[in-house]
Amino acid sequence: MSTREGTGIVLGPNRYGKAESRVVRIVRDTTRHEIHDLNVSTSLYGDFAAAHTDGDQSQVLPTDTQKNTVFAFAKRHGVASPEDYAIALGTRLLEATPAAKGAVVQVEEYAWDRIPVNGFGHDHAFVRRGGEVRTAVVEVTSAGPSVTSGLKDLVVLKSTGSEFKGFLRDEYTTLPDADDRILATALRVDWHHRDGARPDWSTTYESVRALLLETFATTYSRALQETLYAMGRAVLTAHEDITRIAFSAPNKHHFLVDLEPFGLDNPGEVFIAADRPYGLIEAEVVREGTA
Ligand SMILES: O=c1[nH]c(=O)c2[nH]c(=O)[nH]c2[nH]1
Repeated sequence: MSTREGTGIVLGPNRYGKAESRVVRIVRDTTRHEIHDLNVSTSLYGDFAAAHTDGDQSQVLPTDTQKNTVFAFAKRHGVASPEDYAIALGTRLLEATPAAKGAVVQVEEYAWDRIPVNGFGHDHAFVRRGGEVRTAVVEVTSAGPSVTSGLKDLVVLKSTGSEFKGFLRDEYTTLPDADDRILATALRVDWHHRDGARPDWSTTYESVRALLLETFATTYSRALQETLYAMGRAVLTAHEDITRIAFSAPNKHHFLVDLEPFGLDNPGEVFIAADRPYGLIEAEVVREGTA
């Protein structure tokens, strides 16, 4: 332990690293993509006293470098299992940092299922396992109940089949055209039933959910706006008793990581999943002439 002479105050246990790098690795060797969605935190411990007591960074591998290694190893090593990936990453960080006695790598993996279309899992459209919430809001007056059903936190992603280009540009626009991007959102959807309708609510819920997912999976997307409109049309077409449907959809941006400085190419394989800010796309699809 280092001590400041005469004060009796010393540096205690310490470690440092980069927390919560959100790595999305798409395996796209064939048209049937795989997705690995990780939250990775790294931490080094050892003799880093000088950084605290003397402001000496000579033994400090920057947390920024740790983050770069997280993404580079998602490409170089792959992330077939969190354990193998974490062992490879931890070993590398330890080797790269002479003062480190150990490297701790924590990995959380979020599970995705393929969206079912005609009984088969889609090649490149996925839904996050668990987490979604079914909702209902009912207003009762003397005229009877008015029912709005819905869901929130239905997280979906397609790893291809999405573009965004041809948009308005001004002097503050830096976004490049995207011909092939990840499209991901956490859907909040509310659909309103015609007054007096008494469908089997749960059957309708399952049907609407399936239509939303199928349409998301099978519709080529030129913008999240177009995808929402397509999903709304599919639901209103199939369900006469639904008069309108409202969407609130955060555009969960996935940015391609530049791995060139590390001698690695990245043809749509390694992404950083940003949590904020996010685009928020909201739209209703309504049946003409109904409340
Ligand atoms: O689907 C999209 N819609 C937008 O309005 C938009 N704006 C943006 O920057 N990216 C996107 N993506």
